[in-house]
Amino acid sequence: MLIVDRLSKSFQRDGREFAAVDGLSFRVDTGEVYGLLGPNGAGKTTTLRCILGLLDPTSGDVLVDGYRVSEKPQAIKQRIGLVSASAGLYQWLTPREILDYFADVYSVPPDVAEKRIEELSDLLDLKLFLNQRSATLSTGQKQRVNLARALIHDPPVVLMDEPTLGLDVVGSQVVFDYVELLRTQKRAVVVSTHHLDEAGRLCDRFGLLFHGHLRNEGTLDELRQQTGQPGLVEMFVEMLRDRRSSA
Ligand SMILES: Nc1ncnc2c1ncn2[C@@H]1O[C@H](COP(=O)(O)OP(=O)(O)OP(=O)(O)O)[C@@H](O)[C@H]1O
Repeated sequence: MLIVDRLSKSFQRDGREFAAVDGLSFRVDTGEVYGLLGPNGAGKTTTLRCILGLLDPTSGDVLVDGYRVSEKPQAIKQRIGLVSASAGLYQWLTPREILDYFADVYSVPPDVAEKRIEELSDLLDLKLFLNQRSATLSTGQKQRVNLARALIHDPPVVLMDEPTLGLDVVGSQVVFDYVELLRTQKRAVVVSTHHLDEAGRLCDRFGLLFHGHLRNEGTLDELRQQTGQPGLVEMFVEMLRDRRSSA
């Protein structure tokens, strides 16, 4: 389970401090897929970086399975898998070598790693190119290796940042099936994306992030009741209209 507890992160801008994330709280239970959605600059990436322990929060904390990022950042890293559109592969390594390498980084014992690579290769259809240099793989094949890599240490929490960026319909479907798998495996999943239709399909609950805090949170039905808008697109249009009128 993931808990983001009154998280704030400030940066300096034009000699003044401004809060990119401002008292943000949400929780994602096991087997739940949570959509962290918001317009450009809302604070999504900053939030994900704080969860991963790559940025120190100005205040607040992140808890994964009871471990606090402020106290046990390494324990948190061990318990989170990251799928990012921008994650590259080591071009000169094969998918098997990459998976072996990350298993080692996460201290997965070699025999367990071997078994997991077999399982993940079956699940994500990697077998045909497992021993081929990554430079020769298609975008969809690379993404499948990235999806496998995120699970090599069997993390209870998975963060997905624009997971279908640049993928075709077939590649995107692989990601959708993967999220379904994560749900049945009872992992807590956070999806951050600009593709609202995709988010609507994938996520059980949503947090609409605006100026670093949640403007609305809930299931799609709850959001409809809160905002009076029929869909996520309309909710976003309304948020952006407010941003323009407050600018
Ligand atoms: N290291 C930094 N130094 C200063 N400002 C930063 C830094 N990182 C992010 N920001 C600012 O914080 C705000 C939130 O940025 P963030 O990247 O978290 O938003 P986002 O919701 O991920 O946006 P996008 O959808 O465009 O990726 C923005 O105004 C951004 O310019």
